[in-house]
Amino acid sequence: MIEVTRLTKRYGGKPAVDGVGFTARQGRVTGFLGPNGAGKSTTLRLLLGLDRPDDGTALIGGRRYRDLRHPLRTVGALLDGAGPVPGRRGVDHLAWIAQSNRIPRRRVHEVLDLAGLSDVAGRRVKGYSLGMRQRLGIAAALLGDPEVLVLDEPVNGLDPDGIRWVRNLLRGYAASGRTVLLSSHLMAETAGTADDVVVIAGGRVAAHGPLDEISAGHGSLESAFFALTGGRGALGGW
Ligand SMILES: Nc1ncnc2c1ncn2[C@@H]1O[C@H](COP(=O)(O)OP(=O)(O)OP(=O)(O)O)[C@@H](O)[C@H]1O
Repeated sequence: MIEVTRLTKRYGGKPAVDGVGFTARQGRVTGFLGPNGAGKSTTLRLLLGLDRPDDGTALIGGRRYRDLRHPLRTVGALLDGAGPVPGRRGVDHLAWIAQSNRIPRRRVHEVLDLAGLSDVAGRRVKGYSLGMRQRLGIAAALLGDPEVLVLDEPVNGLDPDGIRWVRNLLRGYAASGRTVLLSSHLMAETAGTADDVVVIAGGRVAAHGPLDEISAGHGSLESAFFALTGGRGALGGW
């Protein structure tokens, strides 16, 4: 479970997230939505210990990321911009992460297989397509067979087959009682994958609840999103 409480982070005195609170529950996929600059990546970075909050807490299984004993075994993450070394082979990228987290080598081959990358595992990452890189990032997130998955725009660059793979993977993950937090700009895709939705705008939570409750009265998640965010982006950017 993920519990975010009154989370606040300021950059140069300006809040990027301002008292954000929500829960992502076990056995459910939680979609994390918001316009550009709304504070999604900042929230995820704070959750994953890549930045320190000015106020509030972001807990994974009741602990802050930096207090986790085996972080990769507890939470697997795919974040924008955290790419592999281009000259490294796909299999070596995963093997290096596995080794540094005491994850058995056989798990590398399991996740390569899961991600449909077994045939290209020996190729250097610089020769990978965008979709193959994305699959490698998701494979890395799965390495520790974690209780919690946190994915920032996981279907970015994936073809329809890849998108369906991610959807089924996340649904299966949640069905096994684990927790998935999924940030996305794609409303239809989120509506087809998520059980619960958190909408953030201007650094604050605009709505949080089951997908059908959020969409109720709007016809679609997309219409609900526009009604809730009203074109708001970064704080002050109405
Ligand atoms: N390191 C930083 N230094 C200064 N400002 C930052 C920093 N990181 C984020 N911000 C600002 O905080 C606000 C929220 O940004 P954030 O990247 O969290 O939004 P986002 O919802 O992930 O947007 P997008 O959908 O475009 O990825 C923006 O105004 C952004 O400019």
